[in-house]
Amino acid sequence: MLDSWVRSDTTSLLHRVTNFDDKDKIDTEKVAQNISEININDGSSSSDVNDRNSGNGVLWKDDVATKEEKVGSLTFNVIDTSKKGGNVADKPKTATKKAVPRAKVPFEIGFSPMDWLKLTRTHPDLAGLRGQSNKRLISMNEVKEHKTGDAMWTVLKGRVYNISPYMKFHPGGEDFLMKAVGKDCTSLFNKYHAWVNADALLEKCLVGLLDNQPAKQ
Ligand code: HEM
Repeated sequence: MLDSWVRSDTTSLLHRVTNFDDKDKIDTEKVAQNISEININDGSSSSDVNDRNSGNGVLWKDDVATKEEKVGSLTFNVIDTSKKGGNVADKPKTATKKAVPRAKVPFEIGFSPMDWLKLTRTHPDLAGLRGQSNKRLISMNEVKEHKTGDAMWTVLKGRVYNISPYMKFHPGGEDFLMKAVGKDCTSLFNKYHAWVNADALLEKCLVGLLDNQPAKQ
């Protein structure tokens, strides 16, 4: 009894497995047929292969060989980037801006930013105040009178500085800094390096504050 039950159950199980296999087989065929009809489209036009060589839609266009490959029923284009340079990372020719060469000049020995820092800490009177207050209001006319020797003044953001001691330390060179002498250099300063902290760099060169009041008659 038990033996016949086991046999009949095994037969039914086998039957189900066979049926499952058959069904599965049919599905596989269907799927394979469906896949063969799938066209992989990457968004380019129908002249896709030619377009790649003409550069449309790709970042790099020269020296790229495209080959159509088939795997089963799928077709796709293989881009061979190994022709020139070899490294894919070298390939893309994007419209990056060419870096503008910086106009920094080499420092003379003894005129590095470090040397400037030392000088500002040790020199007793870089501004040339000779005991005067550096909170004094200074007119633009007085600034214009200080253009030579060890008293070359400039106005930067409302403050009057003696930039004579800084001349040889200026990373942009003396010629550029000379353009600031005797005038308000704020816009020039911002044009070249708005990020520079002149307040700190020239702290010891402060002569006074620009008097914005119109001159008295
Ligand atoms: C008056 C106070 C000024 C101070 C304290 C000052 C300070 C500096 C500093 C610290 C740098 C180096 C910047 C960096 O490495 O990023 C620099 C570079 C330079 N400065 Fe000045 N500067 C002054 C005025 C000017 C003026 C008025 C001009 C132009 C007329 C100028 C033109 C330049 C140039 C062309 C460079 C090189 C730019 C570069 O690194 O690409 N500077 N300056």
